[in-house]
Amino acid sequence: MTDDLRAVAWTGTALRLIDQTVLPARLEYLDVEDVDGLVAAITTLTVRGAPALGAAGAYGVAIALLQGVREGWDEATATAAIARVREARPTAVNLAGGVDRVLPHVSGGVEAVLAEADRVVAEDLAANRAIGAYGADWILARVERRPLRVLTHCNTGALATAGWGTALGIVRELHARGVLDRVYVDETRPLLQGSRLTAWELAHEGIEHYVQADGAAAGTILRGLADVAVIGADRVAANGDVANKIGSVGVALACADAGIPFVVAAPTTTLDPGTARGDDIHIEERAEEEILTVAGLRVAPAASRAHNPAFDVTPARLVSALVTEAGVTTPAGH
Ligand SMILES: CSC[C@H]1O[C@H](OP(=O)(O)O)[C@H](O)[C@@H]1O
Repeated sequence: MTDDLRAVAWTGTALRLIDQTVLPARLEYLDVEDVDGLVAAITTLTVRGAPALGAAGAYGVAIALLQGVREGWDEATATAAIARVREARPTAVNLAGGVDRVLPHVSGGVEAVLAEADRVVAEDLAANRAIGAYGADWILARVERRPLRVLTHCNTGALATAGWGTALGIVRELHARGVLDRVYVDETRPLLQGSRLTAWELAHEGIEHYVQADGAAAGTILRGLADVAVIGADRVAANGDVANKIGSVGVALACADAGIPFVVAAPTTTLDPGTARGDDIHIEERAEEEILTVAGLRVAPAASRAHNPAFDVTPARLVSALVTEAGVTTPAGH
């Protein structure tokens, strides 16, 4: 069922998004035809995940061109609208990358932009399959235990990409090879991409999984209940530092202490040679209410404030393997 899941798809006139804010309760789609709607969908995580944001950014240029024709925009207005899409979320390099990838095709008209955006999607889908194979090969060559118990954080599956998934693509590949025992799924507060989205994908495929509190991850690892941790990325700096969902660096530290591999899976479109180090990565700070409320109900005292970074940075020295469609590198020297 999730094998042909498409978080982002062009309908011919609109960008059709799976509304990830209402999963797992409902599978609903949102058709976006204007820039305001796309920016809102990105900032509310209706569409989310670095590669899926890359696709949304690429198609977002087409949306801006079509809206500009409908509304008689001049070039400056269209340029400003495209910039709003590009800057809707700062950390995942793929969003800006998707916009920048198709901009050179604007002179060819909206059909040329759409054709390039389609290539962005096709390339990401192929990349995810390659990541799954390379990642599974690397893990199976280094972790003896069978079947494997994998820990993952946030959602890196078909919902976060053009399909199949990055870290969850490796999980799918291990499952397909018959060597996966279970997956420990960090719920990933505050927006619960793990318990809502990763669990939904795994449940649909009958992959045994256990949702856990983010705070349980270190104990699960240090108690020897997991053999490997596999996570995604939103931006990989030139020195190998990895920006990913908040909580990732804690998983990496526990893996280092426990001596199990910490594997990062990402397409090369998430590598950012223009950013030297992790400290240079803009970490998105989100609304305090996401922390201070649960299901819309305030849980903290009225006087309390919240600190809500959406990402953290794992230093390269803690990354056992970085798996892309080009192969595997071992920043930590494993
Ligand atoms: C396959 S990239 C997924 C990556 O994106 C997520 O962030 P968000 O849900 O805020 O878009 C998270 O960092 C995942 O690892």
